[in-house]
Amino acid sequence: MKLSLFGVGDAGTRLVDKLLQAEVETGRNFTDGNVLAFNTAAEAFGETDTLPEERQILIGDTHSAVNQYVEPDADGPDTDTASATSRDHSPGVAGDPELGAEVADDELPEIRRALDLVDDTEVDAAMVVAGFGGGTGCGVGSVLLEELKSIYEIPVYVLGALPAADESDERAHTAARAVRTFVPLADAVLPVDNDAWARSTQPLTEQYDEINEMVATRMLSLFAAGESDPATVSEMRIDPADVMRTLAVGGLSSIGHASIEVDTSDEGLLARLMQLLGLAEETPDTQTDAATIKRLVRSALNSKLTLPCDIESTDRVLVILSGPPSDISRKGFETGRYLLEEETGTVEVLAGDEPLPNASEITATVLFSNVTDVPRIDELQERAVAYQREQDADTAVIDTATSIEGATAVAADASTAAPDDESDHPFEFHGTEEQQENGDAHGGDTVSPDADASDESTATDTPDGDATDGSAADTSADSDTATEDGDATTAAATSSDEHE
Ligand SMILES: Nc1nc2c(ncn2[C@@H]2O[C@H](COP(=O)(O)OP(=O)(O)OP(=O)(O)O)[C@@H](O)[C@H]2O)c(=O)[nH]1
Repeated sequence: MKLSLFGVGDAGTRLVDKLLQAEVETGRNFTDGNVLAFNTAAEAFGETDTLPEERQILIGDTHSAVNQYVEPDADGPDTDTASATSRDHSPGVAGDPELGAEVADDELPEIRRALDLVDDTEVDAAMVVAGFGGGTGCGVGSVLLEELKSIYEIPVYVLGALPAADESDERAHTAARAVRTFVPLADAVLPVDNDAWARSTQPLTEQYDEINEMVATRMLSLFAAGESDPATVSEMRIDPADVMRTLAVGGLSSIGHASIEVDTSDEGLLARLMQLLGLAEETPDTQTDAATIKRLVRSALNSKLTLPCDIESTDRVLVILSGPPSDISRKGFETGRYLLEEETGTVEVLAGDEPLPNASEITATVLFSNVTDVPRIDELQERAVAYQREQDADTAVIDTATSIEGATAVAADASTAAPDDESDHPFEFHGTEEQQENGDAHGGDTVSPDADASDESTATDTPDGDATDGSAADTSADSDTATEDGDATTAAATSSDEHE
């Protein structure tokens, strides 16, 4: 399928650049150059290899609160005025998603002009790519996502990196809020768990390239699959509609991936050629072939997922087998599919192949859509809750010190904060009117109606509005308000309170 890509922030810029590189290296094209990257600091643009310069859009450079960090002069004192601010030497919005959203709001005309460079009539879907813990990724990303959703009829997905466990609580808090904001707005969210992919022996920043490459491989296997040479005949060829149908349930998705070498010896090639030409009957290897494909699909199931999760909690599954057509027998195909039905407990398993006649391996890529049992998201939310409590406590201490009725005033203000339904702040809790009426503010079916505690895993709010359920937006505002009312609209309003 054809996809337009919108990188946001440093992670988004690097990931989009890596995806473009992977297109060049593999000859598999799925963007047709429909890419853009937005950033509040120019640094990451300088690291790109493939992303064209005219597609790199710097925003916020005239905003007084945004640091455009200039490398200090080696011989003299640092005279960069921005670096004298309390916001450190960090460039751009320096981890502040409020500022990121503000900058994007202010620069919407510039963003819209840039969007004109992308031909949305030529693509099946759009994808925002960002680091969830980034001030730019989360803040600018949410405004951009909202904009794309309002102008496009095609699905808009989000792909993004979750911060690792050893990153700051602030990053975790921002990431939890990003999940909370992106899930109801996007048609599907595909997080990549940096923590699961990073080795503890090396700093995360030194592993970005490797992780991004892993992401690019999976993204291409999934989204570029239908774009291979149409001259190669395959009755099971993957259809873009299958990918979109799988993702249409919304929520969080995860990808598994595994490959095996195929027999490229002269004998093996000859046997395959004979089969292709119809000069050979089903070979005695056909059964082995089915068993091999089954093993391959099992390896993909057991592989490290982009977002580790319980695969039994998925709603829909898609498997794509890429490789030489003669090596992917129908029987093998069906065996793999049956295995997936068994292992995930869902009958919604779609399957297709990507014929690659010259490939030396067969690859199985499995997409698990709307997974709800995701320990990493639970963890992020717990950290976000703890961090928010700390922040709130600090604020209360300051207020008590500066005002006689300080603490009481804080509590009273917070508990009576009026929901602001009119605000269109991007951190608001959005959802379709229908979802709001149903008390389901999430895209797709990610909210369990029984509001069981285990539902926290999807970063979704529970309809009973329990403020202790760990959802990021609940932590960002007064819990009294959320508990009293508890519907999705109130959650939105309480979330936006924090940003005012
Ligand atoms: N996988 C991967 N993750 C990244 C990469 N760069 C950053 N991250 C992750 O994304 C998070 C956000 O970092 P940035 O992308 O630098 O932040 P930003 O969106 O540019 O926003 P600022 O906070 O303003 O710098 C980090 O905490 C990391 O977890 C990358 O190249 N690859």
